[in-house]
Amino acid sequence: MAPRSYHHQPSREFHVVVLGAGGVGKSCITAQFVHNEWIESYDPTIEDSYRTQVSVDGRQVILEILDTAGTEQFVAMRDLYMKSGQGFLLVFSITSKSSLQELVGLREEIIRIKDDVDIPIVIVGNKADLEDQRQVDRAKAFSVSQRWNAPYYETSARTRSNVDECFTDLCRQLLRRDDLWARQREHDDYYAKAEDGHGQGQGRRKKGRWKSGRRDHKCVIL
Ligand SMILES: Nc1nc2c(ncn2[C@@H]2O[C@H](COP(=O)(O)OP(=O)(O)OP(=O)(O)O)[C@@H](O)[C@H]2O)c(=O)[nH]1
Repeated sequence: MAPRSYHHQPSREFHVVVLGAGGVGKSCITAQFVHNEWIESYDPTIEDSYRTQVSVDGRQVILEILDTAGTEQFVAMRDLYMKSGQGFLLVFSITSKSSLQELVGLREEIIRIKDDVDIPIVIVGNKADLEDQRQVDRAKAFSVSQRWNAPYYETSARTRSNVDECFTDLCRQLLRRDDLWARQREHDDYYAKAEDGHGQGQGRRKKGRWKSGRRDHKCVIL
């Protein structure tokens, strides 16, 4: 007989949006993560979505990944992407200072649209295999990561380095947040029942919501 403590945890489903300037490697990172394939050619994206299942710390997670357009002509759709996203991969190329700069506006827009400063974000410095063309120091990227309280990964879609890690980190943030909300709901239900029932718990109800706490500052390189 299965032990009484055994609980089957259902899969969680999350919407993840990959954002960043044109040509930084958003499609290549996503294609490596979902299909294990490397794309050499550059074909600007309009919008591609992928669905994949991953296991994170023994929990099944279904990810709906939206690979967005970096080029100006398609940016009108960004508000819609941002509304639907629960977690964001903000990608720049280590070979382009301006691509890091572009993330500043994107992050501000996400926070404004989601009305949430703690929205799960991972900052990704891609093309780490092109070290000889590096324009963004690791220290600079890490200071941005600390300021935004979001982890930083240097990836190479070409070599597949750190590709799984940046998606896994985002999943962990999303799971942690989901767990906190579930506990908050249980907590609220418990006190609501106590108050409705026998008057128990009166005056004991806590007003504060669970805080997600600060994320670990993390900087992962090749
Ligand atoms: N050396 C190297 N090249 C890369 C890497 N990632 C992407 N590229 C190349 O950069 C070009 C652009 O990659 P995409 O993935 O299409 O870029 P994107 O960010 O999706 O571009 P948009 O669709 O215009 O937003 C392609 O020619 C890729 O082969 C990488 O990690 N290393």
